[in-house]
Amino acid sequence: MEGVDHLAHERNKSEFDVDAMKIVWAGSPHAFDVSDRISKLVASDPGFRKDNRSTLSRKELFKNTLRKAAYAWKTIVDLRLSEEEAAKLRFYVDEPAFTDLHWGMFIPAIKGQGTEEQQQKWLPLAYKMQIIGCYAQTELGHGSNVQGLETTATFDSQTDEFIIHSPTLTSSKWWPGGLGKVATHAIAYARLIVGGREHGVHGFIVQLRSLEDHSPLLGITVGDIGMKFGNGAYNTMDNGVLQFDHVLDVYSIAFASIAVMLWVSQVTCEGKYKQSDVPRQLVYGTMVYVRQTIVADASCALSRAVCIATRYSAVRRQFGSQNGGPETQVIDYKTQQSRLFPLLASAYAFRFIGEWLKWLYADVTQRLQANDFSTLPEAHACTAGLKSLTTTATADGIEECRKLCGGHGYLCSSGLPELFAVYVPACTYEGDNTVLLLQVARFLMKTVSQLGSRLSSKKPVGTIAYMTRVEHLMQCRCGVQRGFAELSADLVEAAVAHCQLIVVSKFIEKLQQEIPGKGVKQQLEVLCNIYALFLLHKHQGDFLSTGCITPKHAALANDELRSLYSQVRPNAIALVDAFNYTDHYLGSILGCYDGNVYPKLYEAAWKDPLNESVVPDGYHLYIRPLLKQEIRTARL
Ligand SMILES: CCCCCCCC/C=C\C/C=C/C(=O)SCCNC(=O)CCNC(=O)[C@H](O)C(C)(C)COP(=O)(O)OP(=O)(O)OC[C@H]1O[C@@H](n2cnc3c(N)ncnc32)[C@H](O)[C@@H]1OP(=O)(O)O
Ligand SMILES: Cc1cc2nc3c(=O)[nH]c(=O)nc-3n(C[C@H](O)[C@H](O)[C@H](O)COP(=O)(O)OP(=O)(O)OC[C@H]3O[C@@H](n4cnc5c(N)ncnc54)[C@H](O)[C@@H]3O)c2cc1C
Repeated sequence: MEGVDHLAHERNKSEFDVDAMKIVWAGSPHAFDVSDRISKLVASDPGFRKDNRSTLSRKELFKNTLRKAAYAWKTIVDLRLSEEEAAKLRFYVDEPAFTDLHWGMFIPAIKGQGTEEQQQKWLPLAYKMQIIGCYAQTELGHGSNVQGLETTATFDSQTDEFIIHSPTLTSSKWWPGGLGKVATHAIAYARLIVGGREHGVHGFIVQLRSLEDHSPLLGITVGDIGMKFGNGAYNTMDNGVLQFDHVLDVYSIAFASIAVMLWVSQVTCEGKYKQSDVPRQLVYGTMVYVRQTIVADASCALSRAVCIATRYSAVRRQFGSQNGGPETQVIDYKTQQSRLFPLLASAYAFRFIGEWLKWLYADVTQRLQANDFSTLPEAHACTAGLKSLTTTATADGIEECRKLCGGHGYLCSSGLPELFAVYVPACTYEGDNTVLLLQVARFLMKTVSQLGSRLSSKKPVGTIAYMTRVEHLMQCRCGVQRGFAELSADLVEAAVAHCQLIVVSKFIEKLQQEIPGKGVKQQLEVLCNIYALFLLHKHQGDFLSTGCITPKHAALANDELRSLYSQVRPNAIALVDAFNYTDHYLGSILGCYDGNVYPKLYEAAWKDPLNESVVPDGYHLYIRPLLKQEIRTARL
């Protein structure tokens, strides 16, 4: 029945202040207020409906995305939303679109790497969306290997021009979001050539399309790369292909001292290349920025899937009826708990590691401005490793949540297939997860060689086992006289262990803070212990081989996990309510707040276009002749 809360009995079991936990999840009372207000604004506006995406063709889907993006921008302008509120609105509109790259990469790249004069010229235009930008780094032939990019930017001091060119098919830019049909400008990464000498990969602001009629400029060939994984999903995004045919990059010439897209290097009007004494890797700064945002995004995506699977697990009953009584809620099965509750704990763990990484990034950015590069290696290793760890765990976790919902999890109306299809490229974009773990492994090798065996003593006591595991895994590999390449698969495992150590230790540090609200800290302690003990159980071979735990410890840890699952059980619904997601944002009948699943599933089925007629289109052409033929055969 509509209006009845079918999960009220679950909510009444809660042993903590859910409203206080909502503040913890949001990060602060202010953040909660903005999220709550904007999510409800989006949910209540039919202009942002998204329940029809799976029935649209690619062109209809894309045009609808353009409509929504324009509608979102009009809403932002009409309501005079702040930058924070506008970002939240785009988040709750929940549709991959060119605006992600405009706001999420193009603007940050100019802010992070542009010179003062470039920022003064481009940021006002970008903030008003009078230009639309994309981040064009990856090429058909190279994505992971940035130093292998082939696009060239040749400075001709005779004519005072930069010529951007795609010398080969494989140098075609390929994948950049927003590039295919919308972006008017790109930050294009190219090999800088001055006076016949090459100076590595740098970023250039290049105009792609006319601001009058949107036609591609002379020398620019641009289009979409085609359908991607899933039906709706990321096909709302125009990931593009771009070729330069000796394009004059007029904008680099607009400035007295011709500045490539970086404050770390300059080409003067006399055609002299000036590399300042900063690490060349600062050219990768935008990727580092986005990787840290992706960690926070992982907690959002995983918490959405866990919210759906937890609410449905409380609604779904299967087997176990005693004397005609109700069947057992599947959330009460120990196997369901052992699959679901570690994911619930991971969602909270990733939330807090995302908060810490945001602090780390802000700190390293501040240091860079003072030419202090001391923490840059650790910031790179942390953003790379945690992006890899959290996106892999989240992609796997969303799929596990689909399976936790049985057959109905496979329906589009569950929200889980779309969530999975949109999320999984996060394991690839902003750096293939294995390639990024290799960077962490390289950092660990260097650290071990500099510090000896102890990687760091700066960890809370509760993580001694985790720290010993990393050191052991590194010693087993570093001690062996074989090259990095030969040991890379093993070193990647050590890199994962190192990142798990960071997540556990930051969760423990979070619990050492003042956390208001009845029972809130206690619930977080349970989730922290579940996260730590679940990983210890999953990787117990590593922990046993270090000798820092015995088989008896491993058995005790498993017993403790079961006890912890029992402690979470009465609070599970309240813990996912604390995410404060609207039904609109969740986009899931299985995860609807009131738990009134079956009537909604049944109603939704009849809305499918296939049910517009009781006799399907094609019956008379194909089925009837078949049936008639069978009947004739049957008479023989
Ligand atoms: C509104 C919010 C929305 C936000 C947007 C959401 C996401 C939108 C969805 C999709 C967008 C997707 C965009 C993209 O995918 S952009 C393209 C991403 N591409 C990559 O990530 C490429 C990955 N490859 C690399 O980063 C590099 O090629 C590399 C690091 C793998 C290798 O680089 P290379 O120059 O060859 O360096 P070395 O390995 O030789 O290392 C040299 C040295 O430099 C250090 N180092 C490497 N990278 C960095 C860095 N980023 N920062 C600092 N230091 C770095 C490395 O550690 C070595 O140090 P050393 O050992 O001391 O010498
Ligand atoms: C949805 C989506 C959106 C994207 N958006 C953008 C964008 O806006 N702008 C942009 O510039 N790019 C974008 N990209 C491209 C993305 O950044 C690259 O695909 C990503 O960096 C991976 O690079 P690759 O495709 O070359 O993978 P590859 O490196 O070719 O990976 C293939 C395999 O090789 C392995 N491998 C590669 N190198 C090594 C090594 N040294 N050691 C061991 N194994 C290795 C990888 O682990 C992987 O298993 C996007 C991609 C996707 C899927």
